[in-house]
Amino acid sequence: MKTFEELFAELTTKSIDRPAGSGTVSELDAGVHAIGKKIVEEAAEVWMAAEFQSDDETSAEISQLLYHLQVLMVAKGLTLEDVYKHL
Ligand SMILES: N=c1c2ncn([C@@H]3O[C@H](COP(=O)(O)OP(=O)(O)OP(=O)(O)O)[C@@H](O)[C@H]3O)c2ncn1[C@@H]1O[C@H](COP(=O)(O)O)[C@@H](O)[C@H]1O
Repeated sequence: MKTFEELFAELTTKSIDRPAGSGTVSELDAGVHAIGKKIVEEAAEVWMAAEFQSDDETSAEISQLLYHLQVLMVAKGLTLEDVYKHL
């Protein structure tokens, strides 16, 4: 298990080190347009899971949405502070 902050640190490191086989590196290389499409797709899956699936399945979909949001943040060079200041 990892926290939101720990995942963001991991993805930031991957964007710099670019390890082979990293899905994050592939997604970053695909660009903001492709990442945005993943976010929309995952958001829809969160919505559907919340209405029709279990709490655990909904939680899993939410985790995937958070992951893709973080990839977009890394792609845009945004920090956690950039987002947190708006919360
Ligand atoms: N938390 C996640 C995570 N959540 C979602 N995903 C990606 O999102 C996909 C899920 O999307 P879908 O539900 O649409 O499933 P899918 O359609 O089969 O996936 P695709 O065909 O779109 O790849 C997964 O296949 C992963 O590619 C994630 N990929 C990575 N992480 C974590 O990110 C870190 C870095 O991962 P790597 O860069 O792969 O090393 C690790 O800690 C991972 O656990």
